[in-house]
Amino acid sequence: MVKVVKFGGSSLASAEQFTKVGDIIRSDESRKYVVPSAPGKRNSKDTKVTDMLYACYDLAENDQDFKVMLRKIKDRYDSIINGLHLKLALDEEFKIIAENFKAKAGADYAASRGEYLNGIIMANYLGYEFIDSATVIFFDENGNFDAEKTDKVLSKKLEQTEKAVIPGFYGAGPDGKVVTFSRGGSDITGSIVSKACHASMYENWTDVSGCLVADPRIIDNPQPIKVVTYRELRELSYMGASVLHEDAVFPVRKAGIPINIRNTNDPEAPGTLIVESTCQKPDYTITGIAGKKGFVAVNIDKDKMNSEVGFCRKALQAFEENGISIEHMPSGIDTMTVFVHQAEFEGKEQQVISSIRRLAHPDIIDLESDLALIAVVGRGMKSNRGTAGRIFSALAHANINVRMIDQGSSELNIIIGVSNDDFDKAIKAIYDIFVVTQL
Ligand SMILES: Nc1ncnc2c1ncn2[C@@H]1O[C@H](COP(=O)(O)OP(=O)(O)O)[C@@H](O)[C@H]1O
Ligand SMILES: N[C@@H](CC(=O)OP(=O)(O)O)C(=O)O
Repeated sequence: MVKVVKFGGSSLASAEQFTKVGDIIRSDESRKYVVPSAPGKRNSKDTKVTDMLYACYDLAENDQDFKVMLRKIKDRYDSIINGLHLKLALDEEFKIIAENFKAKAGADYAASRGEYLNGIIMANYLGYEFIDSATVIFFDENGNFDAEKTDKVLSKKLEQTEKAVIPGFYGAGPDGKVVTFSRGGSDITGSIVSKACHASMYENWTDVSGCLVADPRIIDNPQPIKVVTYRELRELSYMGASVLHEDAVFPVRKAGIPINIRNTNDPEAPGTLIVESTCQKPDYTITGIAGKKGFVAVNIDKDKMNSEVGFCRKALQAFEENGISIEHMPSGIDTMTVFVHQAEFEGKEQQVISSIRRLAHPDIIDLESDLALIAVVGRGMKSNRGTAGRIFSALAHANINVRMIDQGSSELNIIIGVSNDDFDKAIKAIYDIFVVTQL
């Protein structure tokens, strides 16, 4: 049996945290492949090493002195090495990094050094082999992850390596240059490694006891979700439950490998198990709540819209032509609404409106900004009558004006639009009714 264990930045922020991680790995022989992130925050005011590296490289790129900043980064690693009493020096590595910064090796290269160096420390601490991810994880010429090539090379390498540390977050392009995933991407590396070695489990260790019913920054001490399906989690992580990168599900899902989210600071807690399907009923009618702020609703009205063949296509073409991605699209009889990201839309709103007018000839176009979308997700919702009713009465009691409702045809989720200002209050009201009072 082989388990892949990924540890997030908060689990590796200091020597003390490394010690907890070492204990976890050594307590189970099957934890053979370890994917570390870069050191994260030691406290709420601290800075992640990845952010320090981006800032440091920014100085280098603008021909400013970056040595002081790089020294600070080295200090963070040295304090881990010294705290663990390792016989390891990173002076040579930092010399190479400084030279590459001077040669403007790129922001991806710079950011990747966070996990690269942490991987070297971790391998030394555990006595595992170190595998540089640039030699086993590949991106194509467009910067997209190359699953086929990676799986071939990585599987072969892991077959020959009994125990290894493979740093998260990066790989290499066809020219050998380092490429990173998007932020939080070490979760993806863990998933890729799990697939390549046919792991029996992908353990993702973080600083919370699993995927929680709601964001702990909004709800005090939310309940952990015991079992969640890949589909439910995909909805939750897409809508902002940031415990797992939204792209981390695909590689393991294809291979049928379950994910277990665990807490490094509470290793006995079972955490959350993420599976393809389960007959286990969720503890509550809903599995989870997640949401994001910053949307604009573009309301498009036209009399007899429904009988005009091709109207929606023409209206949507206006967004496509302007490179705007669409988030949701609830519709009525003579009206359709398109939800888009405010930050993406703001600079282009007048172009989009004139494109809609030119292509679809609507009667009225009207914009509503500063909206938030909240997803209430749960496989148990379709077998429970009155779920939507309970959500809306909870929101009405909390004096929240619901601006949009969109229930997916799978009945796996209900999306609700509220104003940005009501976002936290709405999540609290929904959490209360389903989890706290269970009315
Ligand atoms: N529904 C949720 N369940 C658990 N954590 C969540 C949820 N929504 C947001 N989070 C946040 O995700 C954080 C864990 O993700 P992340 O910071 O990427 O961890 P790591 O550094 O371990 O990869 C938690 O500390 C928590 O603040
Ligand atoms: N260190 C990278 C990648 C990552 O996955 O980190 P974490 O596991 O701490 O979210 C980042 O900060 O984006």
